[in-house]
Amino acid sequence: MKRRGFGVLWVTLAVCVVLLFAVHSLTKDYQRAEQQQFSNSLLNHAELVSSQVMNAMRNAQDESISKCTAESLDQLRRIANQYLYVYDLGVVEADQVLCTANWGVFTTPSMLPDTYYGASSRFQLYSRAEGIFPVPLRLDITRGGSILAFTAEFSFQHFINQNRGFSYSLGMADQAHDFLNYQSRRQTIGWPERFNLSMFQLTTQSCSEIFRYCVQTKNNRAGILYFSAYFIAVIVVISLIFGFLVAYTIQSYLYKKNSMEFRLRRAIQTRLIYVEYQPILHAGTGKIVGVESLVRWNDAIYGKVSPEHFISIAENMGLYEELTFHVAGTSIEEMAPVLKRDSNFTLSINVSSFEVLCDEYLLFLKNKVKACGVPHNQLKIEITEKISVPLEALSAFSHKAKQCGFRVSLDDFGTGVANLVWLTEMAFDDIKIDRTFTQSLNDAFKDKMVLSIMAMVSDLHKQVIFEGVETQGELDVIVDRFSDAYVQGWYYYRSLSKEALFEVLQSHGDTMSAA
Ligand SMILES: Nc1nc2c(ncn2[C@@H]2O[C@@H]3COP(=O)(O)O[C@H]4[C@@H](O)[C@H](n5cnc6c(=O)[nH]c(N)nc65)O[C@@H]4COP(=O)(O)O[C@H]3[C@H]2O)c(=O)[nH]1
Repeated sequence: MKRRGFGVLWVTLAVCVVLLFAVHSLTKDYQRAEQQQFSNSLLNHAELVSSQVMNAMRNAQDESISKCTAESLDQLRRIANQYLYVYDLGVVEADQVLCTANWGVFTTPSMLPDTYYGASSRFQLYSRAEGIFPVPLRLDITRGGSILAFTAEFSFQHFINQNRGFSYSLGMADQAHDFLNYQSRRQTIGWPERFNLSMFQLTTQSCSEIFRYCVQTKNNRAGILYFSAYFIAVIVVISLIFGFLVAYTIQSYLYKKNSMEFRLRRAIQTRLIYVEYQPILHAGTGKIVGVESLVRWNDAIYGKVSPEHFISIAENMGLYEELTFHVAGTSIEEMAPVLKRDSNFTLSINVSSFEVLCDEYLLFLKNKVKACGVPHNQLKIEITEKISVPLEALSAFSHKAKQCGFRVSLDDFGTGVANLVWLTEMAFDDIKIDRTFTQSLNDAFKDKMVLSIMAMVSDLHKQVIFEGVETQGELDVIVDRFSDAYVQGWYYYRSLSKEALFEVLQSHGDTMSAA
């Protein structure tokens, strides 16, 4: 039980981890797609803004504007007006901004910042320059020769307004400067980065093919960390519950699979049930005169299971019908060569209440012996005295069996309750004395019982078989007193496989050279 609980725990944890990992991976995939999509749209937008700035500047350069005349300012206004993301156009000379389309000529020209970046070989970029205009504006400025273009302040505002769950930046490809840097408020936990836990980090980068800048997105709460602590706890609990259910189902399946019932069903359906044969001998001569077929099941887990045990399981599970037809059919098929060779040789098969009450059983035996070319009278049906079927039905069955030409044995004689009535009501050919009597032939009381049974039986001119002979002493008593009787028991043979039986028969020189 302890091991089972341990197994459930491990499977639960394993399934839980797999589920959490699946949720993590799916969320991360979703986030990656989202970041990539965002990154592409920001880059496209940046290229649009840059194109407008470049075009505005080219237009101004085409007009050869280099002075702050009223006509030049008019031209600049017209050009700037065409481009949404161009706030203003101006004229620069010796790094001094002389005038712009929006603000006219500056009485006190302001200086461009010292630092700029090379957007291309012909353009320089000043990032978030301030103090150019008489109002507090910080704008990106692109310079091409004597023309300046001011990028509109709102150009990227709608991206910033989106409040994404990840941080991003729009910066120079050589990472010298970021023009736009957004830090998400959700990126507050730093330990995935500190401990370099790449599974919780997600970065993307898209670079422009036209301009020298890239968009980078960065997420330190990738995957499952994206969710709130409360939601993560819910996911963990659900995963644990699901894991437990899976573990419990697997455990139940394995338990069921390993149960004797389940394994017996499979053994019957896959014909893992087989038959062995125990020789029956003439006590006086030691000649093998027949065999009793005994069903066998050797299971990988349960080992050799007693037929009495698994037969009752098969009966309870409704599998007995399949079992008994298989055993009887196999026994007749396997013993057919011996039976055909020696007309005095008999094959005994055991029946229980099912066969007695089953209308098709005798018909099945008839067809089988016929198909195998075996004479009917070489097949013996052993009816145990322990059977719980009304005497009328038993009697009818025994008579019907005899009418079919089969022989009938009264098995385990002496162990039941109705021996004397049996002897009068049943049609039978021989009696098998149960091994409890055989093994107590030296017991004065049981000895007397056997003697009276023998007296009765010899008057009825029936044969007697002593079951369960285990010792020389038991055999000696039988041979001494009942030399015409037959014996069966471990003193001679236990049940044998078909092959082992054929070898024994061959060594006895009885039959079977062909088998
Ligand atoms: N102690 C001892 N035992 C000996 C000796 N010689 C034989 N036996 C055992 O006694 C039983 C004889 O079969 P049974 O009385 O018909 O009793 C059989 C029979 O009632 C039933 N059985 C076996 N095979 C079948 C079958 O195919 N169909 C049906 N319906 N019942 C079967 O299971 C019972 C037990 O079968 P097994 O365990 O094979 O046990 C067999 C056999 O192995 C001996 O010297 N000493």
